Amino acid sequence: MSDMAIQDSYPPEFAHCFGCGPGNPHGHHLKSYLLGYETIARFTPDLKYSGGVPDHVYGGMIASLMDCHGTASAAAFAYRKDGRTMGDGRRPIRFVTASLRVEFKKPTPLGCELVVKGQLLSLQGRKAWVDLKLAAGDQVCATGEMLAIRLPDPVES
Ligand SMILES: CCCCCCCCCCCC(=O)SCCNC(=O)CCNC(=O)[C@H](O)C(C)(C)COP(=O)(O)OP(=O)(O)OC[C@H]1O[C@@H](n2cnc3c(N)ncnc32)[C@H](O)[C@@H]1OP(=O)(O)O
Repeated sequence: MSDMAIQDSYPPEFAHCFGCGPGNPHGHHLKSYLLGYETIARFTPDLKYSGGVPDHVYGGMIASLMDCHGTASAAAFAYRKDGRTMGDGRRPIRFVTASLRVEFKKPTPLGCELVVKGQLLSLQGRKAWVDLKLAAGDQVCATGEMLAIRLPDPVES
């Protein structure tokens, strides 16, 4: 596993994301890592992120974790495809979420560590499809599929 979180390679101007930006003092600071051919992030939601049932995680939090982990995963997979290293000093590869489908399979318990994993389904041009799974222990509680779009490099003036 790379020691560097994917989000730690984001330059300061792209580090404001509430879910994962290292530069947002109020955010969740989700950190995703490339581990072989998949990505992984670990996160324990604060007890205030309760869903309708006190012991269950709010669905928006689950989608938020997938949102940030999915775009970070897309970037990591694109770096690998391009033969680049994250934080290599060149223009960063940036993806944003175009669509995210989440399926809530089981209630997600609050108060324990959640593990989010991502796998690349397809990378075609600017489009990356990422498969996502969120688990508590051995139980997969939610699955997701993201279409992430690579932002074009800014045009030099
Ligand atoms: C390292 C630093 C990181 C730093 C970055 C860190 C970011 C952390 C992000 C965390 C996650 C977020 O919250 S992201 C925030 C939430 N997401 C957003 O705000 C995105 C809002 N949407 C947009 O800005 C735009 O729609 C884009 C960028 C997604 C696409 O616009 P565009 O650049 O003009 O490109 P466009 O031609 O429309 O689309 C390109 C291709 O994708 C397809 N496409 C576009 N949207 C969709 C869609 N919803 N469903 C299906 N297909 C779609 C098009 O048909 C086209 O296919 P083809 O014709 O080529 O075949």
